[in-house]
Amino acid sequence: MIRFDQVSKRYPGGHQALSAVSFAIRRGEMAFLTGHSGAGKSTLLKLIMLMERPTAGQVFIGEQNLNHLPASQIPYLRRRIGVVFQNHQLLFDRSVFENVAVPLHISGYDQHDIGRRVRAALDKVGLLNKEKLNPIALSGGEQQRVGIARAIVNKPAVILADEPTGNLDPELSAEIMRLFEQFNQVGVTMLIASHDLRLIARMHHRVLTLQNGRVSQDAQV
Ligand SMILES: Nc1ncnc2c1ncn2[C@@H]1O[C@H](COP(=O)(O)OP(=O)(O)OP(=O)(O)O)[C@@H](O)[C@H]1O
Repeated sequence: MIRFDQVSKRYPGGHQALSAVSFAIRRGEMAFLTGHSGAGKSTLLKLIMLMERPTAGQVFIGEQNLNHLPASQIPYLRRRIGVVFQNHQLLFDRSVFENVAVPLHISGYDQHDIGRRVRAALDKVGLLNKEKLNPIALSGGEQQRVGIARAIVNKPAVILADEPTGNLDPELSAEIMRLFEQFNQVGVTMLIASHDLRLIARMHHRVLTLQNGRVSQDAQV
């Protein structure tokens, strides 16, 4: 589903963030990406989202070689990929409902479909009764679940998460991971960047470790 073939990324200014990275994640697999700060985790996720381009090598999503994807197709690719960030990037001048609806407005859904899909997503993360609130009125864990509802509202085939539990205590972090496992159990391919090694070890999934921009370990824990 996601395949890196000898991928390198050098940022303008000369920093080599990734060097000849190769791996493949099967459709429906759940994997973690870990490594020290600056190891290249965010860069790797940005290459999948086409927020960055590799300087060498090739990234595939399904059969699609992203090097050959025309710019006009990028919005369609992004619709197939849900992204969860550590700081969840919510809009604090809108309700929970409106925050989750943002990707659907962009995709051009009508009002009826938007209502149905937003409520289905909020139901999955256990926030159906909070749709009218402003996210500022929610706890950190609830805010993160709003971000997750927004990431799944388009029913993506792939979810990428970049330090999704970075600001949360261990109990809430475990809760978020259980949610990710539920999505994975219905077939969503999951790639989660985290440096919380204790949490990762408890999950018993595949772990890809980056060290200075290279895959130093690829193991099932
Ligand atoms: N836009 C950029 N321009 C120049 N250098 C960058 C850019 N983004 C990242 N880097 C550098 O590339 C390297 C990898 O960064 P990246 O953010 O991918 O690491 P990371 O593993 O996600 O780190 P962290 O856990 O601290 O977020 C770092 O040395 C970083 O300073």
